[in-house]
Amino acid sequence: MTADPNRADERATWLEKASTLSEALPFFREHAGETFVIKYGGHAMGDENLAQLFARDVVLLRQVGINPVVVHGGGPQIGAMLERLKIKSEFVDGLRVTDQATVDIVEMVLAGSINKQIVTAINQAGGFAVGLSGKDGQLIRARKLRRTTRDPDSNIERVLDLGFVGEPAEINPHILNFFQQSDIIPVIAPTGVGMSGETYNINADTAAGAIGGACGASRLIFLTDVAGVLDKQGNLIPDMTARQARQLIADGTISGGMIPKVETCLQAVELGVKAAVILDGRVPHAMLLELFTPHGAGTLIRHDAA
Ligand SMILES: Nc1ncnc2c1ncn2[C@@H]1O[C@H](COP(=O)(O)OP(=O)(O)O)[C@@H](O)[C@H]1O
Ligand SMILES: CC(=O)N[C@@H](CCC(=O)OP(=O)(O)O)C(=O)O
Repeated sequence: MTADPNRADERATWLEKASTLSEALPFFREHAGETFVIKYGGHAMGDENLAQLFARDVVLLRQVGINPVVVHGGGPQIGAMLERLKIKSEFVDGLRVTDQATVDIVEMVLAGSINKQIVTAINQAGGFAVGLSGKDGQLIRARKLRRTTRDPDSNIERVLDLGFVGEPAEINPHILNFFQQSDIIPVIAPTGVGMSGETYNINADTAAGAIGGACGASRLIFLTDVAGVLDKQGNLIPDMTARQARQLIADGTISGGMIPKVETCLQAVELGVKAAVILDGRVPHAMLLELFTPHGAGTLIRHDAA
C-alpha cells in the first residue's frame, strides 16, 4: 500500500507540534509557581488577531502554573482620543505632560476602554481575568514625579513640571498576594492615587517595574512595536548589561518611549528580577517563543556582573 503523501505531510506537521509541546515540558517545570509581569504596550495591541493570540498565551501561562500579571499601556490610544478632543499633548523623555484635562482622558482610556478590552479577551480565551487600576484597593499609591534637566551651556539645573505625571510611591501587596493565590489573572491600568485622592498618570513601563518588584516577579516582559533595543545602525541588540544600557541612553541611541522601558529593566535587574526582556509584540506568540523555546528574540537586559 502506498502512503497518501498529503496524509504523510499532515502527520509530520502534527508530530512537529507534539514534539514542540513535549520539548517545552522542562520550561513549564522550571517556571511553575513563578510570577511574570507582562507589560502590554499600546503599540503592541493594535491588531485584533494579535490581541486574541496574546490573550490565549496569557491563559496558557496560567494553565502551566505561572502567575501572569498584565500591566498595560495605551499611549497611542490616549493620543488618538486627545486629538479627537483637540487637546494638545507633548512628551518629555517619553513621558506625556499631563494637565487636569489630560489626566481625565488618560484615566478614561486606560482604566475604561483598554482595560476592559484586555479583560474581555482573556476571559474569552478561557481565563479568569479581573481588571483594576492603580486606584483600586490603593494598589499604586503615587506621588508627583520630579524631573530635572541641566542646561548644557550654563550647567544650571531646572525642575520640569510634567503636571499629573506620577511615580509609584508604594504598591499595596495584599491585592497582589491575593491574586497570586487564586486563579485570577490581574489586568492593571497604570494610574495611581495621590495623598489627596488625585489621579496620577504613570508610564506603564514604570508601573510594570514597580508591580514586578512588589510581587517578587521572576520575569519582566515588555511587549512593544520594535524587534527590541536597536543600535545606531538599526540592528537588534540581543542582550546587554546595565552599563551598556546606560551608555546607550546617554549617547541618545535609546530615546523616547524606549527610555522608561530600559530604565525599568535596569532597576528590575538591580532589584533581583532574574530577567527583563523587551520583545516584539507584533510577532505572533512572541512570549511563548521567548519563554518555552530556544527561538526567543528581542533584547535581554542583565546585571553588569552576570
Ligand atoms: N534604540 C532604540 N531601539 C528601539 N526602539 C527605540 C529606540 N530608541 C527609541 N525607540 C522608540 O521606542 C519605541 C517603543 O516605545 P513606546 O512607543 O513607548 O512603545 P510602547 O507603547 O510599547 O510602550 C519604538 O517604537 C521606537 O520608536
Ligand atoms: C506619563 C505617561 O507618559 N503615561 C503614559 C501612560 C500610557 C503608557 O505608558 O502607554 P504605552 O505603554 O503604550 O506607551 C501616557 O500618557 O501615554
